Amino acid sequence: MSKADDLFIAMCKDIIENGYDTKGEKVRPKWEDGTSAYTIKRFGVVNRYNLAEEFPAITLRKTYIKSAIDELLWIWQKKSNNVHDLHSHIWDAWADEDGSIGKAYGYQLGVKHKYKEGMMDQVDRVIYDLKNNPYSRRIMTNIYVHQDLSEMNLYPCAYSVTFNVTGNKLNAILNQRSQDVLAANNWNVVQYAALVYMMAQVTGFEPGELVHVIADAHIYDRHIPIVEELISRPTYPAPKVTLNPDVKDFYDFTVDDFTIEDYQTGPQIKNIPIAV
Ligand SMILES: Nc1nc(=O)c2c([nH]1)NC[C@@H]1CN(c3ccc(C(=O)N[C@@H](CCC(=O)O)C(=O)O)cc3)CN21
Ligand SMILES: O=c1ccn([C@H]2C[C@H](O)[C@@H](COP(=O)(O)O)O2)c(=O)[nH]1
Repeated sequence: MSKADDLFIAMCKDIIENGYDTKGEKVRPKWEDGTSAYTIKRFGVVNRYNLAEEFPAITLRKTYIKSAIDELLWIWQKKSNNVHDLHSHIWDAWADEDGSIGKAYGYQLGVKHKYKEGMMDQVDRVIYDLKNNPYSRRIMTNIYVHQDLSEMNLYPCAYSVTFNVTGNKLNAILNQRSQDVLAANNWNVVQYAALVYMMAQVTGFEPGELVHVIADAHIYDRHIPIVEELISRPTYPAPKVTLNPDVKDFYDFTVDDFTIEDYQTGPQIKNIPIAV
């Protein structure tokens, strides 16, 4: 069975059994019908995925790995903040009439900053350091930019990645301030696992560990019965996910360079309600 399933099931059980119920509190998100979207939450969840061992996709239900990678490339490679550059519709509810989500995610990764070596954006800085200073402890991105928050339609949730090399392995910590566990936990895990795979390949390392640090890990009230059923299902071995070895430049990757094999899963849960 997939280790990612074990971690997902343990996290959900911990939230449901030991979490805090926000019912009645002043909460921001709403359901489509206008009612408040309450959660059961757990503060400070840390999950470690060994990418050398398996690609961390859950098998309880299918994670749309290619759509998740498409969104990751939208942010990290296209550095776009416009939903028209995305192939899924998951961000439509937060876009304005022109399709922009404001100065969030891809916008921030595209901003150039002044370094001793010249002007670079945060993604190019990571690639530069992994190639030139791989043992540096200063290789990180951060898109939680306070001066621009007023121009973001949703504040970044997965906001910082720290890359760290151990021997020939590239590791990463994903810092996330808020996580909708049913809709996006495995979605985000698969995205940043794919990012480590890509960064490792173009900078000459092997994928190591992904550590996912979540401040507020929550299950929305309308998701609780769905999660209870989901985590009672059988699990299967993790899928095999491989990258086209010919790609040597981060900016040349497309979703077609990822091959997913043997991804056996439980049935899909259709129309998961998303709190906006
Ligand atoms: N409440 C909430 N949860 C989120 O996960 C979330 C937000 N808001 N706001 C911004 C983005 C958008 N994200 C989303 C939104 C929808 C899905 C979703 O509907 N996922 C479906 C499959 C989508 C597809 O067809 O590709 C799923 O079954 O998981 C996933 C992530 C993640 N983020
Ligand atoms: O990549 C993402 C983006 C968003 N989310 C979730 C986490 C929360 O449920 C909402 C954002 O609401 P806030 O009130 O701004 O925390 O979106 C996610 O899990 N992953």
